[in-house]
Amino acid sequence: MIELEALTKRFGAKTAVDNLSFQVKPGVVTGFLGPNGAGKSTTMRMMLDLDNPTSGTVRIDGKHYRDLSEPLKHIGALLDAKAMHGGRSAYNNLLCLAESNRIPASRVGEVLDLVGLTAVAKKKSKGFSLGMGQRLGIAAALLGDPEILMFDEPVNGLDPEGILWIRNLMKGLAGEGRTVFVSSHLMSEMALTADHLIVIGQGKLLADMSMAEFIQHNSRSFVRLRSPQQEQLKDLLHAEGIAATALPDSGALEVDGVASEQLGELAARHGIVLHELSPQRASLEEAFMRMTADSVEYHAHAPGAPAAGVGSQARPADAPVWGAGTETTRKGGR
Ligand SMILES: Nc1ncnc2c1ncn2[C@@H]1O[C@H](COP(=O)(O)OP(=O)(O)OP(=O)(O)O)[C@@H](O)[C@H]1O
Repeated sequence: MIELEALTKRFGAKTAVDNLSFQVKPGVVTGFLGPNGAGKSTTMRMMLDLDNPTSGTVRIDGKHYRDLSEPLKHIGALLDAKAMHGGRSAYNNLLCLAESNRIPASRVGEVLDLVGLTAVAKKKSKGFSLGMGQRLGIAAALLGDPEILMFDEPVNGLDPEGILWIRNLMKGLAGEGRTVFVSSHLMSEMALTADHLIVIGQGKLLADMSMAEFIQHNSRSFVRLRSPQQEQLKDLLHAEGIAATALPDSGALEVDGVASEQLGELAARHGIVLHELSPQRASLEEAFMRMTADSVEYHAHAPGAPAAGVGSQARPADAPVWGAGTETTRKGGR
């Protein structure tokens, strides 16, 4: 278990992490989300005692990181995959780490096998691709067989097979009862991996809830209806006092706040044929953008679109796009 209590970090006038309190519990994958510059990396660095908090505390299994006698056996982390010594082989990088943490050398072969790097164990890690580097960083995190694992953007540079592998690895580790804390910009990936979410914006806690609750609380749900008798359907809904929005392009109607079963039965009672009756729920990405619209620090703009100021209500069309290939405009910066 990781526990944060009123954790705050200031860099000069900039408050990167602002009074954060939450717990990361065992047995589930907890996703850590926030727009660029929200304070995720700073928070993770403080969890590992790599940065000193300005105030507040972090406890790992009830203790401060620096009071853990053999930290790698409690918490393993992938923060920066390039942190390895490039002139050393994958095997030797892990062996040095094992020796300095009183971990048996036999564990090195085990973790190399686990991450699929056995065939390149003797190769210098500076020749590794981004994906191989990520795997080596994950091997280092797993070395001490810790109960808590923390991954900062673990799927960076991984191919689809690698992404599936890390997703299953994280779920498997949580399934064994470990605490798994993972940050990612890839919302679709997070939606498939995380059970619980911690969302921050401008250093502050925005949400601490299950994935299902997060999507339910932050997204619009509605029912889409299509019928060859659209005018009759519209009249019927109107007569029943049900508000419907007509979509000009598709000829579909959207209805908020009425269950699809009720709509289907109503249409059937009046002999109206339906070609579509589908409950719709926004994706994690839409829910996330809706929630963090006010706390996005770095905005992307469509060519020719007017720049939206910080704190403006971003709609999907002008909201920042998440994931690879996004051009962002940094406001401020480190
Ligand atoms: N060493 C530092 N000195 C000054 N400012 C810093 C430092 N490290 C981080 N910051 C600032 O603190 C804020 C939080 O940064 P941080 O890297 O923790 O965010 P993040 O959520 O991890 O962002 P990203 O998703 O872009 O990696 C940013 O405004 C950043 O510019």
